[in-house]
Amino acid sequence: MLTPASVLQEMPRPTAPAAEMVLTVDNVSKSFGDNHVLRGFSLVLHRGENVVVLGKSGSGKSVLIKCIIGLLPADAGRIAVLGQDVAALDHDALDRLRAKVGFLFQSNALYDSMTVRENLLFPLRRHWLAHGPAEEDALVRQALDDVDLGHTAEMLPAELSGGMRKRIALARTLILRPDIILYDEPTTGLDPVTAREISHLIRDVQQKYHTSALIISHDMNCVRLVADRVVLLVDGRCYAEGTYKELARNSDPKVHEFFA
Ligand SMILES: Nc1ncnc2c1ncn2[C@@H]1O[C@H](COP(=O)(O)OP(=O)(O)OP(=O)(O)O)[C@@H](O)[C@H]1O
Repeated sequence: MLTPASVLQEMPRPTAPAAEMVLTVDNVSKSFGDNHVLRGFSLVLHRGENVVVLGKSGSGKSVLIKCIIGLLPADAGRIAVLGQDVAALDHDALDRLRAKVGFLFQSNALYDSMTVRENLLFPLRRHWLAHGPAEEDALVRQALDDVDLGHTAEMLPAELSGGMRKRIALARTLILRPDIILYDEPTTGLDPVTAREISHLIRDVQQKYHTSALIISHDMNCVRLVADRVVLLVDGRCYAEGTYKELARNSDPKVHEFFA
């Protein structure tokens, strides 16, 4: 029997399930002597979401990322990655967690003496994630196809352009099928056209693999293209957050100066 429309209107509507939180930074502080870099900073990243952390040079963005991946201990507060409290993990547990968190370094951190293929095999073998040469081949091929560089497997990093090296570094991150990718200034040093291509690639990866990403960037074009949400790090705290459009309309001088 059909439910009358008048009854339907009175029934509570099912609410959309809240997206899973894959990263929470809760009230984190970090100082170096008298230099109080993070002062109760908080942030949440949901599954499938791209969040950009925007902050001036020296505001603590890299320190934040290092605290997230356990390279630096936070002085106070709590960081949970994929439900695990980073401060409570021993070396092995932290290593296993890092296999699920891809990190794209500003420098790309490729091994110059290794071919592209060897660079991609390195994290696979380190984390014992491939079983035999056939599976390794398939994973390398897929990762290179994901970044449109299928023909570069036997080349050396020095033979590639800056944009291609960035793509290979991303392929090396993707090969581990991370749940979260941390991007450190992904477009720095690239020309505007290549920078835009990398920004689109970050979006493509998000859509294809439903990965979550925390992205540090000064490049406002990149921020506009990749961010579902932007978090502004000022004076060690989350000063403002919202979509790019929301923040771009914000007249607060400390927000506005990023968009001027
Ligand atoms: N290991 C460390 N020991 C002492 N001070 C540090 C250390 N790492 C970072 N700092 C200090 O923390 C502050 C924030 O540095 P951080 O590298 O996080 O800035 P940033 O926002 O990433 O800057 P940029 O955009 O220029 O890369 C700086 O004053 C820096 O000198």
